[in-house]
Amino acid sequence: MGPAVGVVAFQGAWREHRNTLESLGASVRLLRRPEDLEGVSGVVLPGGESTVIGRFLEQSGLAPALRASLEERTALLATCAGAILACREVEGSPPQGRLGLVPARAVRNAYGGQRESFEADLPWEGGDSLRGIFIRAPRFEDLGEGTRVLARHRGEPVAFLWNRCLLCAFHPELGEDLRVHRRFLDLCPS
Ligand SMILES: NC(=O)CC[C@H](N)C(=O)O
Repeated sequence: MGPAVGVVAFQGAWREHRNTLESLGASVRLLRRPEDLEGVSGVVLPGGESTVIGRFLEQSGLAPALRASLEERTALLATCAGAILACREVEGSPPQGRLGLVPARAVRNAYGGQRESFEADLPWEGGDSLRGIFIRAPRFEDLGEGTRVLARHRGEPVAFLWNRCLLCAFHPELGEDLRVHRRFLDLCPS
């Protein structure tokens, strides 16, 4: 049996994350209230619309609970809108409804709107490429101390690690490659 992981399930691509994690043997719990966090060793904050997910995080009380559990021990996989919510700073956005933990700045929609969505081959951790799917993706800037870049697109970081947090500008849950989710499961404390 793999680790128990929670997927924040308010809006966005949470079903795809759940399916991918279950295919890797994780036992998945959907997170909508603070008490749902009990016993999970990793959390996925999916892509979608960061302002909407952020509002739900605040209203449900999950934001402070999640922040506390991430500071303590839980691993995080945050993709696209989820990664925006995880960053300490977001260009042009007020701080409400964000976890604001990871030392980096996210610039929303930095690669263009929905119609500028694209796919790119990204060498993953210096090895074989994986296919990244970018949909209104953020750009990460000013990565702080303790961060480690896992993938770049045209020289810019599009996936990076900080402590047990893995942030990704693209959507690994929409592709076939399981390496990002595997990497996240490896970060989950047993
Ligand atoms: N695919 C996505 O998650 C897009 C994120 C969206 N641009 C936002 O700012 O919330």
